[in-house]
Amino acid sequence: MNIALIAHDERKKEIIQFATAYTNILKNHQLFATGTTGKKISDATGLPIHRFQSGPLGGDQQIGAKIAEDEMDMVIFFRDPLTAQPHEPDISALLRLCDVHQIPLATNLAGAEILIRALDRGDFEWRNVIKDKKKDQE
Ligand SMILES: O=C(CO)COP(=O)(O)O
Repeated sequence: MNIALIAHDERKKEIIQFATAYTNILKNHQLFATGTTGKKISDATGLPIHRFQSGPLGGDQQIGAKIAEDEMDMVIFFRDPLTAQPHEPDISALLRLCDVHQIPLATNLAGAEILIRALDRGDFEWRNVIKDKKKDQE
């Protein structure tokens, strides 16, 4: 599965702890991230991560584009709900696209743990069914 990992600055420590704790699951998937988040996670865990631009420079929009193309299967986005972000419209757009395209989304650690365990159990295999169906229609 293609998984996007994103965290605002106040939540970066938390996403590194999350990625470290679940490295054994994450290593079986293709990982994507906004610039700084991706660098910090790969430095801490050694996981290979495709890095987009930093969030304020367009990284959220790049991940949004992947969702619009149905190329992202899960989004884990540790948002900072207490600090205004200069790129708030990009963040809202990304969350909106998850809803438009029915992409599993967690915006905090508690939700992320549920999603990652469900992923490991195979609960998201329906994503492959949808993708296969789309391929057949092309
Ligand atoms: O701002 C972000 C998400 O909105 C995250 O960007 P960075 O990972 O580059 O800090």
